[in-house]
Amino acid sequence: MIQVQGLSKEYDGTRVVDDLDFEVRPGVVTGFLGPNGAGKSTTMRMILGLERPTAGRTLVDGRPYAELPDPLRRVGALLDPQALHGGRTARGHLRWLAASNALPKRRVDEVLAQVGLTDAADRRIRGFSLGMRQRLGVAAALLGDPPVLMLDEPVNGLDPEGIRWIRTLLRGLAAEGRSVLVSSHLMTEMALTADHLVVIGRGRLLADAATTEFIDRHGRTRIRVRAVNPEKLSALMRDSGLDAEPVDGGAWEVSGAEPERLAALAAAGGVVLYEIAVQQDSLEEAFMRMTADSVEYRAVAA
Ligand SMILES: Nc1ncnc2c1ncn2[C@@H]1O[C@H](COP(=O)(O)OP(=O)(O)OP(=O)(O)O)[C@@H](O)[C@H]1O
Repeated sequence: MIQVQGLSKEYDGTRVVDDLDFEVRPGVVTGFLGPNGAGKSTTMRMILGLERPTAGRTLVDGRPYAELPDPLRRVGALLDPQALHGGRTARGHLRWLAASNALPKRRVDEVLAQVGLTDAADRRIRGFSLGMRQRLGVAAALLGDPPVLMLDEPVNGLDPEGIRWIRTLLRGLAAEGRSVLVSSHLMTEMALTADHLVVIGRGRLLADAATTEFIDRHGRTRIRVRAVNPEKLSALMRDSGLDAEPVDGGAWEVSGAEPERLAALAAAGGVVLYEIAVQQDSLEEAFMRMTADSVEYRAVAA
């Protein structure tokens, strides 16, 4: 379990993390979302004791990171995959980590296999692609078999097979009862991976909710409907005060009505429907709507 309590961070008087409170619970994957510059990496660095908070604190299994007896056995982290010693081999890097943290040497080959790097184990890291570095970073995070995992943008640089692999791995680790915090900008991926979301914007907590609840609350639900006679359907909906918008192929999108009401209305008016479907916004759409006011860097149309 990770606990973030009243956490704030200022750089030169600018507050980049602002009074954050949240928990990362065991048994679920918690997605950490926010626009660029929202303060996700800074928060993760504070959890790992790499930055000192201006106020508040972070706890891993009830203790500040600096007080954990065997940190690599308590929390595994992937922060910056580029921050690796290029002259070492993958196996050499992991052996050095294992030795300096008193972890059993056999773990090195176990995690290399787990991340699919066995064949590249004796190659120098400087020749690794970004995706291979990500895999090596994940291997390092898993080395101490920790109950808590924290990964900053782990799918960055991975191909579709790699992305799917990370998803399966993280969900499996959570199913084993571990606490998993993962940040990503890939919303479709987060919707598939994370059970729970912590969303921040400009350093402040915007949402802390189950993924499905977040989409329900911040996304829109519309009904897509098509009729044999679209004009007649349109007139019926207009007379009933329904908010309907024409879309492609003679279909209409209706907000603020249940499918039952719409179907009953059409039946009563003698209109035959051949398509009626409830459409829910994706996580990406829900996220864009909710963070619209918190986006710091945005392209502006010329
Ligand atoms: N060492 C530092 N000194 C000064 N400002 C910093 C420092 N580290 C981060 N910041 C600033 O803090 C803010 C939050 O940055 P952070 O990297 O935590 O955001 P993020 O949510 O991880 O963003 P991204 O999604 O782009 O990775 C940014 O405005 C950044 O410029």
